[in-house]
Amino acid sequence: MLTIKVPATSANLGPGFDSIGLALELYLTLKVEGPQDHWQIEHTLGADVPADEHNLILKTALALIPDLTPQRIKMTSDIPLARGLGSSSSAIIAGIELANQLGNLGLTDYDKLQIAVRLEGHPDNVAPAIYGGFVVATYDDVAADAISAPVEHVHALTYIHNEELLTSASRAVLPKQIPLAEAVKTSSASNVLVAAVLRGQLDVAFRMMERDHFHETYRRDLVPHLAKIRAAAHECDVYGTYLSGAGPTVVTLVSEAKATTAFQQLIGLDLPGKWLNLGVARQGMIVTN
Ligand SMILES: Nc1ncnc2c1ncn2[C@@H]1O[C@H](COP(=O)(O)OP(=O)(O)OP(=O)(O)O)[C@@H](O)[C@H]1O
Ligand SMILES: N[C@@H](CCO)C(=O)O
Repeated sequence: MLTIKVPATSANLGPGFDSIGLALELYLTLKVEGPQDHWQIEHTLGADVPADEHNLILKTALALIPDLTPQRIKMTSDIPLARGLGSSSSAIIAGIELANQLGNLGLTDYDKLQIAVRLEGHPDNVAPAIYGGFVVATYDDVAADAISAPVEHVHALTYIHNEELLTSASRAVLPKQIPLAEAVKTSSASNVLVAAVLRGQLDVAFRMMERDHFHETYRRDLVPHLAKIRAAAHECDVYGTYLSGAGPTVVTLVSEAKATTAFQQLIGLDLPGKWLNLGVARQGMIVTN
């Protein structure tokens, strides 16, 4: 049975806005049970997510190959919707792979990235969902490019807020322009973040995560818990805290060795959401037949 497994993704890492993303060990899984006379996708994501060809996964696949034979599919997903953990990206990637497998398209990861980024608009969720690990990507509205690097022995202490925050609403509060000085501070911090990850200097890398001026400042009223978690995390022995994608999820990165202690300290915060202690997914999408 064709099985497609796609990791959750946490985008931005602060100054890496719309460019950097991390694949996490939280998954959407599709099991293709076989052909039938109509499309059907069984899931437990609620009535707002269609169970027929209007489902984003199937819409994505049918946009690539309109005459695919309808299938009975079972989807399970631990990736919460509208929480900044790449749920829609995981669905898009799963849909591209469904068409790739059923239609024998022979798509490369680069091909899948080009298709996905046009649907998502920015590469920092779809790229790590494809490649896994720590991914740095760019998209100039023509082509996308991405480089993946392993990030070992790092955990993501993930606070999933109890209320949704749509990416569209979170992007609506961002300015069209920012002062050059702010842009240089942020882009240079992102440069050091990437270079430090590649050199294994994770303390330097993730200190840069808290130097964003592209988006977190403007979003702070939408995610008041970000400042609270960041302040508490500064009292723990962690790398740093950032707004996961467009939020409302907040991620604190910590070394594997210190993850349990830091997690126990952070879950004591008086917040209404839930906490997960997640590993970084070394691999992106996994397909088994
Ligand atoms: N696992 C899924 N299966 C099918 N459709 C999905 C899934 N996740 C998201 N979608 C579709 O995508 C739409 C947008 O989802 P969501 O709000 O999660 O995306 P987002 O805000 O862009 O990103 P994020 O999930 O990272 O916050 C949903 O309304 C739903 O129709
Ligand atoms: N970089 C995007 C991520 C969306 O998941 C944003 O912050 O709006």
